[in-house]
Amino acid sequence: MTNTYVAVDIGASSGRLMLSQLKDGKMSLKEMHRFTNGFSFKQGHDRWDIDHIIKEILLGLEKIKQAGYPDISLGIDTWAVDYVLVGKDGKKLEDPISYRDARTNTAIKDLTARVSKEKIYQKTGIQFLDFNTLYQLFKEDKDLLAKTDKIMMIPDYIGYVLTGKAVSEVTNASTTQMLSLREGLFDKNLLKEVNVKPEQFPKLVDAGTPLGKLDKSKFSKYDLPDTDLITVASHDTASAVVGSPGMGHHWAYLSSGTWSLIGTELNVPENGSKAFAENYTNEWGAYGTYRFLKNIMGLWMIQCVRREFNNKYSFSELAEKASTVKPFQQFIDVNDKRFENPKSMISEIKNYCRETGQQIPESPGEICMAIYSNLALFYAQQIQKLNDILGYKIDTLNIVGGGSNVALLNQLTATISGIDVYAGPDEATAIGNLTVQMITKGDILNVYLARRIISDSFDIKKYLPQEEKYHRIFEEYKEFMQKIHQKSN
Ligand SMILES: Nc1ncnc2c1ncn2[C@@H]1O[C@H](COP(=O)(O)OP(=O)(O)O)[C@@H](O)[C@H]1O
Ligand SMILES: C[C@H](O)[C@H](O)[C@@H](O)C(=O)COP(=O)(O)O
Ligand SMILES: [Mg+2]
Repeated sequence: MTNTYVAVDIGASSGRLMLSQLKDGKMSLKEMHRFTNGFSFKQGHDRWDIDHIIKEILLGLEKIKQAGYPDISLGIDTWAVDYVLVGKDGKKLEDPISYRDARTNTAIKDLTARVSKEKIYQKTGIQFLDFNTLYQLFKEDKDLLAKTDKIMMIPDYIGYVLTGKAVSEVTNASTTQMLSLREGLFDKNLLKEVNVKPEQFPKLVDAGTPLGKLDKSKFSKYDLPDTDLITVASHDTASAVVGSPGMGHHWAYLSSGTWSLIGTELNVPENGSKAFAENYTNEWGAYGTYRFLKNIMGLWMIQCVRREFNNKYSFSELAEKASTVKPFQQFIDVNDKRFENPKSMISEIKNYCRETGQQIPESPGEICMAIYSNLALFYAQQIQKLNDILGYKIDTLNIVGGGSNVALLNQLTATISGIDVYAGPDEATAIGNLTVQMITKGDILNVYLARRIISDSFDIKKYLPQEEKYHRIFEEYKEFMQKIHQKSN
């Protein structure tokens, strides 16, 4: 009997349940349910509606049962760093706060006044993002923390609600910036800095660990399949990396969704001085690997612009409009903090161009081309930084996630970076989630064979570098950014 696998992949903008079966060396993929995700301002903070997310998952599972799949394997992956505080009665104390909430705006400065950045990076190898769990807990309500029995990362919490079993899966636990590279445990001194006791985190488990059965008696109003949960690479980006086809010799990935995560897969962490200076991270990957990567603002910027046009245009219409505009008309540091959660992304982009004496984009096409152009420039610069830090040349970039659907961005990236770009699968995160389940159940031997199956099973397009003339523009961009950063330091 063919095993049926379901991935629950919840990104910052959307959640989806994807069903797969393995037949004749090919992975099928069927979207069974999709829902929008997002945060809203409640009780003084930007918060996720975790009960809505769980309800949508149950609705999706009911659709799967009614579609004739009575018995499935299930894995859950979501965005990183955020957590749910669970009380002694086993129930959440409040809705989880989003990483884009303002509470951590000064947290790195405040905490690193007590523990140096160098020490934290030497211990953890994790990039400094002000919303890492370490800083969220540092700013957490002390009374709430005192009432907390367990601190569960988002996917672990969802698995706990469905099965009653609580774990801390390591790929997502590493994004807390509290896991020590040496011992592979939550670092006691960093926990102390944020008033957390070691036992407040559930036990650490590797990706691929069976979790338990969905307790259907808790959800009797739903007609659910018999469901065996497996703890997959529960940080969605870790699943995206597993689901990357890995085209090329020294290949890099770009998980392109709400965020763009660019990097490569290492077997040993790289937390030396160059990596520290460039704020690269060593998030843990599946199967003992490390995700040596950097967070880039990503298509969040496009999502904000689309919302500000009252969702009048689809994402593909916005990309279409952008393609009618000349590229590289402005140089914008897409990773400037001002773009992290602005009231108006369009105003912030225009103000940036005004303040730096550049042509101001006006139309939807001009604004989106300014974003796409500068994402491509930022990606290309990061490829060069990866080459410098790692000491070898990245020869291929695998773009996966929703952003791999943007042919314009794929081509701009290939042209500016000067390396081959393979684009797809767009649902690599779900595919990586499914892959870990299939390896755990013995349907696939290992991730290397899985990547061969993935490249055989899904549409992957190739983009070649073109138009040498843009190389001068890339040099001008790097000079421009150097001047801007010198001015701000
Ligand atoms: N057909 C398309 N044309 C243009 N952009 C697209 C298309 N499909 C997806 N995208 C882009 O991909 C993004 C969503 O990527 P996805 O990986 O689903 O995000 P997440 O997992 O963060 O929710 C959208 O915000 C949009 O910018
Ligand atoms: C805050 C984290 O860096 C963020 O969650 C990122 O790692 C991530 O998970 C991106 O996933 P999306 O699918 O939301 O882009
Ligand atoms: Mg995603």
